[in-house]
Amino acid sequence: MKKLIRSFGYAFKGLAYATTSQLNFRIHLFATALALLLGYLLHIAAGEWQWIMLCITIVLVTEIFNTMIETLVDLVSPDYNEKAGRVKDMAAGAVVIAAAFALITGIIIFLPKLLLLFNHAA
Ligand SMILES: Nc1ncnc2c1ncn2[C@@H]1O[C@H](COP(=O)(O)OP(=O)(O)OP(=O)(O)O)[C@@H](O)[C@H]1O
Repeated sequence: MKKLIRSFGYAFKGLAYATTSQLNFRIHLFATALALLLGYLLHIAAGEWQWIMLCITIVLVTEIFNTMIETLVDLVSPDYNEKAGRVKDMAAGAVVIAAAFALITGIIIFLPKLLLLFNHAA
């Protein structure tokens, strides 16, 4: 049991490092809070919550993998190396794909509800 608690401690230490060291991770956390707030205020359906939770998970996990890869590349290749640069570029590309998926999903779910709300208010 003690070992399990210690493992969670290390995991939270990793998450805290990602949050404090990476501006992009903090931006994704802000987007997460915004999506959760919008979902709550617009009363989205259970199926829509599942898509939002999937987007949040994919984006945050991809960003953490990107940070991991950057850290590892800096460790094994502190000097300029074309392959090291390519690895970092691909890791960043993965984040862009995840973020685009999340943005499109957010537009599909939230935009019609927001338009309806504004039309009613007008
Ligand atoms: N060792 C290296 N060799 C060659 N190119 C590199 C190397 N390190 C970084 N680069 C290039 O510079 C880009 C930015 O690298 P960097 O490590 O600064 O990433 P970053 O996304 O700016 O990181 P951070 O989020 O920590 O600011 C990489 O995507 C890569 O193209």
